[in-house]
Amino acid sequence: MSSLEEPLGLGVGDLPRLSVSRLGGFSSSSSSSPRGAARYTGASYNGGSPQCRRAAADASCAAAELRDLPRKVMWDLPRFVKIVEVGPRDGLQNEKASVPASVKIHLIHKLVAAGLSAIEATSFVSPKWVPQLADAKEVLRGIQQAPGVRYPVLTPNLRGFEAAVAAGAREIAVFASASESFSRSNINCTIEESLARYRGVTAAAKKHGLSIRGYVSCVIGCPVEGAIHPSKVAYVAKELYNMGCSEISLGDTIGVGTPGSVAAMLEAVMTFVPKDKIAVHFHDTYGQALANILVSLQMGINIVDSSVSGLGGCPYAKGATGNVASEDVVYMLHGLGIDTNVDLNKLMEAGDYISNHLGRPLGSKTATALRKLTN
Ligand SMILES: CC(C)(COP(=O)([O-])OP(=O)([O-])OC[C@H]1O[C@@H](n2cnc3c(N)ncnc32)[C@H](O)[C@@H]1OP(=O)([O-])[O-])[C@@H](O)C(=O)NCCC(=O)NCCSC(=O)C[C@@](C)(O)CC(=O)[O-]
Repeated sequence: MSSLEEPLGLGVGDLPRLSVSRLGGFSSSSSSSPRGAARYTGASYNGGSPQCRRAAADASCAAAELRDLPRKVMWDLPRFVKIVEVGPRDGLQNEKASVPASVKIHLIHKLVAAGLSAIEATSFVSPKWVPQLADAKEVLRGIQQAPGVRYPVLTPNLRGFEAAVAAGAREIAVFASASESFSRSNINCTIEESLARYRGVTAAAKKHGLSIRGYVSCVIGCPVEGAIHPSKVAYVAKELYNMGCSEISLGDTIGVGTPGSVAAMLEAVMTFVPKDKIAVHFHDTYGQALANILVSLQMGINIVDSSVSGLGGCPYAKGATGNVASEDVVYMLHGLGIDTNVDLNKLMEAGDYISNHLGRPLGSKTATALRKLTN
């Protein structure tokens, strides 16, 4: 029995599902329901399938209906969401103190043990630009790569690509920006120059049979230029997709997006990139990340980037806070009845490990709340 089971008499895996039973109560009193409830009972939730209505007394059928309820309320949520854990790279690239390679490797192993199947391990960038990841080769070589797990690494140019391949990379990521100013401050070139450079990198990756992830940063706003028009994001996403990136991650680098601006941006990108190839990557600067993820799921996205214990921030995006915490994302997804294959308890252990090492409080609200129940 997990120690988390004691306070509420529930297993940690059951805790998010509390929200489902609350929704069940909500659905049983439709006359007093708020307007949203009338909408789902009338339009999309029709009181259950004929089989289930006939077997109203059948408790297991009722339980299945309840499990499916969040998906019906929220319109077509996916059944499974793949989480791309970016803590070891995006999370640690901005740390003031350098984190030893052995700690990074141990963190990655813990994240794999928690069930994550895609973990961004490090970056083969210039150590002058990001000294915190100067140990990229040591980290990638030190990981015991588990079967079925992806370990993408960032490569800004052919030099980084060659170093990554030599260290055993099987997946690389190229990173462009939708903002001209951010492109210059992050990778010291224009957007077009970066795309030309990445055409060379992606061609080389294809020759080696490597998978390629593409990032677009500043998809909502830029620290210098302010709001970024969705058409600019769509253009860069289209170029990356056309050069062979199998997944395009859309980064709200400074965390200014809201569900409204995110929906407009996604709609523009979806004109050129199939929705099952799009990942969303939110920083939580304004506390909007979970709401932004939810609207993305409603629009058909099923890949979400997040960072254990909310580590993160970009050294070239002043004021940007950490990525949305993986624990909070998993808690929300499980509460919606969406599978992730991630064990929340083990994920929190990885969060404890890195937070203890950094000497800072947990950056996940879920982990903070659940730890309070047991400590
Ligand atoms: C792109 C460059 C290299 C251009 O840097 P540069 O200064 O324009 O180019 P350079 O060719 O003159 O190189 C500068 C120095 O770095 C060396 N160098 C050059 N390339 C490499 C390499 N691959 N590996 C190791 N060393 C390298 C090169 O040899 C030289 O060393 P020197 O001759 O002066 O001794 C540089 O600007 C850079 O490394 N930038 C990376 C910045 C970065 O990693 N930022 C954070 C990641 S992006 C992000 O956080 C957003 C994202 C993806 O998370 C999404 C989101 O949150 O929204």
